[in-house]
Formats: sequence, C-alpha cells, structure tokens
Amino acid sequence: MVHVSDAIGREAPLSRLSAAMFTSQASAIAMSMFILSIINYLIKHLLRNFTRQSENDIPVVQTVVDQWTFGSKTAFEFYTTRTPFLKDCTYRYGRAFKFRMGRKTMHIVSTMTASKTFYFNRELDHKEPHFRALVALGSSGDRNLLAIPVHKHFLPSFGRRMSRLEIAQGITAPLYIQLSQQFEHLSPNTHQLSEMIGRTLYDVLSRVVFGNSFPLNTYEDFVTLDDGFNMLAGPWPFVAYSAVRARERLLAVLTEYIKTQEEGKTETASIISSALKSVQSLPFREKAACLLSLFWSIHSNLRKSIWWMTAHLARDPEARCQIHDEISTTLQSFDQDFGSYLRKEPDSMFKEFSTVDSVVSETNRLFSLPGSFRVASVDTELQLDNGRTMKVPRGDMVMFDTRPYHLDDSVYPDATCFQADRFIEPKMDVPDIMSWGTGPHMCKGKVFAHHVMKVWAVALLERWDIETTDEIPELAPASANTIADPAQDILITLHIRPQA
Ligand code: HEM
Repeated sequence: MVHVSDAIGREAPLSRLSAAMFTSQASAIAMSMFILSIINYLIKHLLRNFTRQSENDIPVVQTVVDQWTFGSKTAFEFYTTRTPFLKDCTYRYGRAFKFRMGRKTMHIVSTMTASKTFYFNRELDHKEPHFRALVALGSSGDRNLLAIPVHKHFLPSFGRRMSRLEIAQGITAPLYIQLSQQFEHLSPNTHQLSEMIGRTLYDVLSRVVFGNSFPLNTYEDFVTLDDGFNMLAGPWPFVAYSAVRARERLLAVLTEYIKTQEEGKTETASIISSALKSVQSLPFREKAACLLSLFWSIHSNLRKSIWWMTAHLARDPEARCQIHDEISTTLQSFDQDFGSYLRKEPDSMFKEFSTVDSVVSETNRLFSLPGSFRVASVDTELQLDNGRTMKVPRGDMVMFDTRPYHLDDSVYPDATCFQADRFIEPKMDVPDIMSWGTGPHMCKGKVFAHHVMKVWAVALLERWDIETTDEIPELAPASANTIADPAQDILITLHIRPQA
C-alpha cells in the first residue's frame, strides 16, 4: 500500500487520505452550491418583475432593483427586448400597465377605448418621437429651430405628396418597370431572402424616389445605420459606433445631393422637391438629417415588411396559386405589356389584384409593432375599458400597443395565422388594421408603403414561383421600429413560371 505524510507528519494510507479529501471537496462543493443558489435566488428576486397596484388599479411593473434605480431594469428590457417584454407584461398584467424609465413613467395601453384618446387627444403630444428620430439621424434636435419647419411644413408635405394621385402619376409605372427588370436578372436557384430583397429594393426605390443620379454605393451604410438605429435612438447612442460613422457618411452624401438639387441639376419625385422646399430655411446639416429621416422611413420599413410578405408567400402555395391566377387573368385583359399599360393607366395597379392587397394588409397586421408614443403636455386621463381611467401626469409617456389588438382572436379569427385572403373585399367582416395609426398623425407613407409592397409582389410573382422549406422565424426580440425584424433569415428557391 502506498503511504503519504499527513499534515502533522504521520503516515496515512492513500485510500484514507483520498476519502478525507473527497469528503472535504464534496462539502466545499455543497457549500459553494448553497451560496450560489442563495445568490441566484437574490438576483432573481431583485430582478423579477412584480407589480404593485397604483391609484386606479393600474399595475406598475417593476423589480426591487427598479425601486432603487429609477426603473433601470424595466427601461433596459424595454429598449433591448421590447417585443417579448410588452407581450409578457400584457399577458400578466392586462391591457394597461406602466413602468418607470428614468425620471419619467411609460404608460402602455392597448384597449380600443384608449386608442381614441391616444390618437385624437391633443394634450398627448406627438412631436417628441420625431425629434428623437431626427437626433438619432444626426440632427441637433434644437426644438426652437426645428419645430415649425418640421411639424408645419416637412411632415405635412409627405402627406400631400404621397397621395394616391401623386403616387399613380410619379411612382407606379417606373417602380413596376424597374422591379420587373431587376427580377429578370435573378437566377433560378436558392437565395438568402434578405439578400434577394436588400439591394434590389434599395436600388429601385432610391432611383424612383431620389432620381437616377442618387449614389447606390450607399447601401452598406444604410444597412449599418438601420441595424443600429434602435441603439442610436435609445439612451446609449455612443454604443452604436459603426452606425454613427455610417450615418455621418450618409449625411455627407445627402448634403451633396441637396446642393445639386438646389442648383436644379437633377430630377426627382415630387415628394423630394417638396420636402426640401419645406426645410429650405434650415442649415445644411439639419436639411440633410430631415432628408435622411425620409430616406430611412422609406427603406427601413419596406425592407422588413417585404421580407415578411415574401417569406409567407413562399410558405403558402395556395396563396401563390391564387395570386398567380389573379395576375394571369388581369394581365390577359390588357392587350399590351403591363409596364406600357401602367404608363397610360397607372391607377389600374390600385384597382386590380385584390388578393395581393389582402396579403399586404395581412403582413402588416402580423408584423407591425407599436410605432410611436406620445408625451403628456398637461396632466391627462386616458379612458380605458370598463369605465377605468389611467392618469398620465405631465411629461410622462404613453404608447399604444397595437399587437394585442392585432392578435386578438375575437377581432381577427385565428389571429396568429397568416391568412392571405383575410382582407379580400367580400369577406370584409374584419376591421381595418391599426398598423398605420389613425387620426391626424396617421402614417403619412401609408398609401406609398402599401403600394410598393403590392407592386413588388405583382412584379415578382408575375415572373417567378417562389418557395421555401424553412419555417417562418420568430420576431427578433430587440425589434423596436414600426415593422419587426425577423429573428433569422431564410432560404428561398425561385422557379421560373412557364407562362412568363
Ligand atoms: C409598412 C410600413 C409602415 C408602417 C407600418 C408605418 C407605420 C407608422 C406608424 C404606426 C406611425 C405613427 C402614427 C402615429 O403616431 O399616430 C407612422 C408615422 C409616420 N410614418 Fe409610417 N409606416 C410605414 C412606412 C412609412 C413610409 C414608407 C413612410 C415615408 C415615406 C412613412 C412616413 C411616416 C411619417 C412621416 C409619419 C409621421 C406622421 C405624423 O406624425 O404626422 N411611413 N408610420
């Protein structure tokens, strides 16, 4: 038997010693496990969301840590994992709750009664989100300088220039023709969906809206800016280092673009000339930031909504078949190619293809997120259902969450399912979607965004059949813009349609 010396020099058999070591090691492990589980319990306890009822029975979501740190944990969750955070809170606490975000409180409501106050009550100011977006896009955010040009001229100019008439006259035919040309060059094999959409959409929309001379080598910078936008708009913008650099390069490009525009050297859609005229009194940096906000609204929202729409069409052979039939029947009724016809009758794109219209609305129903918030300019009360009210002190924020409404089975039967024909006219027993907001500040790009999605689907499916074996992914938890990001990309296979 091997012997070793113990601590006081006696010789101890190895088996006895190793048994002693084992016992002391086991107790050390047990002790550490015990301490770890206490720490784990404490952390969980400190970070677990719980609620206390405020006056009027409105749950206040908070953690123990939040009580000491002005809501840092709930604010962090709201900024970094907004979609699951709001979903979880709605599930636990219902359709009205609130939480601290620094010195202010955020009030979340999702009842239909509350939506009326949210969208129509003038005491709830809608300007703050615009200033925050502008600052994220490089503006100084100086309210005195920007308030009138931005809210009296720039934003209203969108509404006027993005009407159905203006879109039909200036956008529809070039958009359809350029998309069709791009789709001719796709190869009949498997593509990453985001890649198939990304550049094609960026190039076509930039040319159609900003003119042929717009530099398209800005695509990578746009993607970097878009991916970092939530960080730029949040409380820690310095974290989004590469997005800041991409933004600065884009602002430089837009400044040059504005100078050429002002010299009358390039042609653009009327939306751009009108938008630039509306901010002509501002310094170049501010003009460029305003233009970047228009540029970003167009590209960012559509890039995502078209991704979800194409992904669902690729998963749904019945919907594709219905749309292919609709396209074939409609196009047969014109005695020339559709592009030439659209030049003469652009409004026909609005009138035809009701299944595609339905698919566009269904996509926006399922993938739009609460896109905006308000700040109470005076102490205000929001009416909730059941006669309850929510007090919103001056300076606090309110957000109307459209998702619980869009995913409510009693409003949209089988609400979590994508049903391509849900919004087709004769079946119109479902209410309109809330994705665009409503009232005086309803999305100014609504008609444009819906139309671009529609033209994309018609031009793509006219030439290609598309399919995927990948599952539709979840919403990316950090999504915080009006349209959610997908949690991951999918592969999509293109087959040329025999009749194309
Ligand atoms: C699928 C795409 C889009 C969705 C779901 C969407 C949704 C929204 C929502 C929810 C709002 C806030 C409404 C409110 O606060 O009451 C909004 C505002 C706005 N959107 Fe969109 N949007 C989309 C695309 C676009 C596009 C492409 C443009 C520009 C061309 C645009 C321009 C605007 C503007 C200017 C506002 C501010 C309106 C105001 O405050 O008066 N949107 N949008």
